[in-house]
Amino acid sequence: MSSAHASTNHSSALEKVCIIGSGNWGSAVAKIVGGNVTHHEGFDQKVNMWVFEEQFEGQPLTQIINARHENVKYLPGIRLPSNVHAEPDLARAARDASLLIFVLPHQFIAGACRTLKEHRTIRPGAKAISLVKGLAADETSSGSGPCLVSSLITKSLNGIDVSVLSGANIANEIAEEKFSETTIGYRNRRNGELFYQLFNTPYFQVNIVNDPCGVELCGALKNIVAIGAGMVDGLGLGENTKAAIIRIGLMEMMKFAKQFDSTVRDDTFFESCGIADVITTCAGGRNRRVGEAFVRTGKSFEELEREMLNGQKLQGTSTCQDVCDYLSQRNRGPEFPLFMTIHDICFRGLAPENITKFNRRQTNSKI
Ligand SMILES: NC(=O)C1=CN([C@@H]2O[C@H](COP(=O)(O)OP(=O)(O)OC[C@H]3O[C@@H](n4cnc5c(N)ncnc54)[C@H](O)[C@@H]3O)[C@@H](O)[C@H]2O)C=CC1
Ligand SMILES: O=C(CO)COP(=O)(O)O
Repeated sequence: MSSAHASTNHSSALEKVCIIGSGNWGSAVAKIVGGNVTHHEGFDQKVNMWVFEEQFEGQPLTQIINARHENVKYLPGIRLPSNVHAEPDLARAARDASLLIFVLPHQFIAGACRTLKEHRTIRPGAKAISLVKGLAADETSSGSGPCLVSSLITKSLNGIDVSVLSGANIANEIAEEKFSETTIGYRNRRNGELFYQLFNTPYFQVNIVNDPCGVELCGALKNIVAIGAGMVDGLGLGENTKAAIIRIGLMEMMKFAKQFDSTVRDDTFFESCGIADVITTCAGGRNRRVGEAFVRTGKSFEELEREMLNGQKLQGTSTCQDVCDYLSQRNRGPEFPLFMTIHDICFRGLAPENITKFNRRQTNSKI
């Protein structure tokens, strides 16, 4: 038995779900998953949700969630199913879990994996799915640079199989049961189908594809494009310019993804995780909003995140930094002029007006 998966008591044949994260998306997902475990056979009906504990109006957030069945800080106004239990101790939340849903800002994944590994409470043969849109730092290999969050989870938890879920999924809209689609990328088809059962609803339609790296990279990279779209809005350049940024951004996403992992497939970019997510995030996401405010106010991203997001986290700036460092180290920056321009506006003091002043032809090369 792998040490990471040693367990105290795992006699039940029922799949037991643990949601690792409870932010805006984590809470919306808790509503879906909490409902689906009661509609399908084979699942333990209690769903634990790990909450990074904090005080809200003088009370621990977990106590409020468990008493009111609402995440008053990160998803106010939405009732969570009463079978979702908020738990501040990660090792306890994951005790005997066979299905782990990772839905944390990417910077907190490594820490969560360390705790899970150290406490060894998950069930042998457990499976995971990552809903994280970002890249991780590759701490476990000899090389440096970004790696897929799913790879980090697999390496940290002794080879656990990790599927990914990503799509045009603004959390608040899904929590209000407005129709949307999403994409699950699987390595093991049976696991992909199991997660389909856990997530699919009439208002949240899942498509499963055998391109986990493509699905995951789409989710991470579109946040860079969304910051660029926000800059366009901040400059008041209009919809044609924004469409151009979306198109060029999608091309650079595709080129980067295929260079990063040669298994990535073109058709994945036509799934919800691809073009649809770029459109939705460039219209209504947090990265777009903060990108716009960056141009309008001249404040730093850290300041704007604190002022505008009430504890929610921006994923696009650090992903942009990681991706552009990776490209620069390999002398490939010139092939990605939009990504590099967004990077230089964010981190090098380049004037935002430069968002349209780059050599577009370079984007088209070597796709
Ligand atoms: N919000 C959305 O509409 C969507 C978000 N996503 C992705 O889902 C992932 C999670 O995002 P959200 O649920 O929106 O989170 P969020 O940005 O709303 O909230 C931040 C979360 O981080 C937690 N946190 C703060 N410090 C922490 C620490 N030191 N360790 C662990 N946790 C800590 C907070 O308690 C909070 O739950 C991200 O990768 C995001 O890109 C994906 C689809 C939609
Ligand atoms: O991923 C999202 C929608 O699919 C949300 O994007 P933001 O993190 O920019 O809000």
